[in-house]
Amino acid sequence: MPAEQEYDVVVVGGGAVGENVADRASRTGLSVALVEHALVGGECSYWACMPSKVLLRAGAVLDAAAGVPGAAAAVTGDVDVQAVLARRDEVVHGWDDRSQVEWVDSVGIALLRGHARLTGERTLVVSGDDGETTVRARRAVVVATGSEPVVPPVPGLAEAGFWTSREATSVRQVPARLAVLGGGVVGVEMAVAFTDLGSEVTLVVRGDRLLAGAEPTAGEAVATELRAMGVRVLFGTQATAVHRDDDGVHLDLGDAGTVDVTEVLVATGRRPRTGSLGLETVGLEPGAPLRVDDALAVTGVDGGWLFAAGDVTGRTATTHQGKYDARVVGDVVAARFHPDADAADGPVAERDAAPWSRYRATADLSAVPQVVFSRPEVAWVGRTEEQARRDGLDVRVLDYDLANVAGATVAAQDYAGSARLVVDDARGVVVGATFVGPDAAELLHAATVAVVGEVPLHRLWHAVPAYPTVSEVWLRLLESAGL
Ligand SMILES: Cc1cc2nc3c(=O)[nH]c(=O)nc-3n(C[C@H](O)[C@H](O)[C@H](O)COP(=O)(O)OP(=O)(O)OC[C@H]3O[C@@H](n4cnc5c(N)ncnc54)[C@H](O)[C@@H]3O)c2cc1C
Ligand SMILES: NC(=O)c1ccc[n+]([C@@H]2O[C@H](COP(=O)([O-])OP(=O)(O)OC[C@H]3O[C@@H](n4cnc5c(N)ncnc54)[C@H](O)[C@@H]3O)[C@@H](O)[C@H]2O)c1
Repeated sequence: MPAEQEYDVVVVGGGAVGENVADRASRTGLSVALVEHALVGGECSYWACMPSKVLLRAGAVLDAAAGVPGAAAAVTGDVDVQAVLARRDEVVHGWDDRSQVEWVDSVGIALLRGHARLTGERTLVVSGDDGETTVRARRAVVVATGSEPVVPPVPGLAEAGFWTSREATSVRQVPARLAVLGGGVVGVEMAVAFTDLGSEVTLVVRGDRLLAGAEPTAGEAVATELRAMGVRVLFGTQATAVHRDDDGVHLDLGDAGTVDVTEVLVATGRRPRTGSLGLETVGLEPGAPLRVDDALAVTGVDGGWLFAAGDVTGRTATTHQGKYDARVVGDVVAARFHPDADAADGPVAERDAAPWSRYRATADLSAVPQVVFSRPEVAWVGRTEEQARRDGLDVRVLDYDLANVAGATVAAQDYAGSARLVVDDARGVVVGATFVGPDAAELLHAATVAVVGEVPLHRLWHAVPAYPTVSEVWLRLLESAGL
């Protein structure tokens, strides 16, 4: 690499979010560099979404078949572990990013391999195998460096050695016994996956429920199913000490006694990856999230040149929502800084300001969808009842047992699941929805459309769900609202 380079826009971090920012910004002809110090594609492609979902898929399919008379008898064995791991290897391309790099090259984005750190306004140093390069951004820098696991300071844990989600999703040797610390999304998904793969799993949960961001009933349904699968779920419990010897890892759980396992997975949350980014050179705090406004501009920095998107902001924590923010920031950067932008489309500043314009990530505020690929699957969007009330909304909750719709009868013999709508009574619109049950994820997008569109219930009444599908629950929910 030449010792100095200059681009219109420099994107730091080539995960799903950084790739989308770079793509969007470069489409209008701005020159864009993407800096990545590991694999282009980031966490989601190689150690998070994709491998974790592959590890979960075989067990989910077997479970679905087991619920259908006529198919159940054909399920004569357990998950084929080696075949699952081989499929995982295929999906992560053997942790080789060649195909993603080919795409970056094909759309004309310059890929700079190395670790980027800011050294001042619009200036970075990229340290790679070839040495250090100074990279200047004529217009904007967008940070999309993702997040890293938080490891609790449990005495002995560091010395004993532990897994994070990276070791779990890249597993080669399935442990006979696995302890999972944390009852959030990673903890729950990995408890299911490793049980399917043959581990004896103990889930250690500090609080009194699973999936604390979801409706409480969703966490309860998952806890019940996990226990039915054989997972030991311990609430109100924390590891107080850990040590490893020749027999494995031993966790002291205080009043809950001890647990002896082969490996321990730490799934106690993530924090924005901003520790070694040179943030202090632009007046920001290293290690803290990069706080942004709705146009994804970093607050606390003058000059309007620094943007951020994805996990690094603490504003989004999923790939889909991070990519949404990436599309917004890519469009904002292209609109603000493209030489022809003002002439072609009128004053950019005016276009920017409206909520729900393509230059504002308004959905982050009240319409974020989340799916947990556990058993049962849990999917929600917008506010839970508790969040809505905390926000001062006068809400009504509509609940329906999914087992009572005709589609559920067809789907499985003992179909179990639930649906909840949180309705803002003052406006007559849905502000939140939660579905729990087989393939709940596929019910979610209709709810997301209703929440984003603020579609009044009396109008939703005219959106007729097909018979016999599980989505007929929409009809039942609206009937229970008095329509
Ligand atoms: C186990 C697990 C499962 C998940 N499953 C799902 C799921 O099913 N669906 C979903 O939507 N979300 C899921 N998520 C969340 C999802 O993985 C993240 O939200 C997403 O990866 C965030 O993307 P990002 O681009 O912001 O960050 P990352 O994917 O972390 O990308 C950041 C990139 O920046 C690079 N980088 C960092 N610092 C520098 C630097 N200074 N210089 C150069 N490069 C740098 C990193 O190497 C990395 O490639 C899961 C997370 C985990 C942990
Ligand atoms: N399907 C998906 O979309 C998906 C899947 C996996 C992860 N993710 C994302 O990745 C992020 C990280 O997931 P996660 O499960 O690690 O975080 P999380 O925030 O969902 O859950 C962490 C859990 O650990 C607990 N905890 C925190 N500190 C603890 C301690 N010291 N001791 C014991 N328990 C402690 C918390 O109370 C919480 O229940 C999430 O934001 C999630 O949205 C998404």
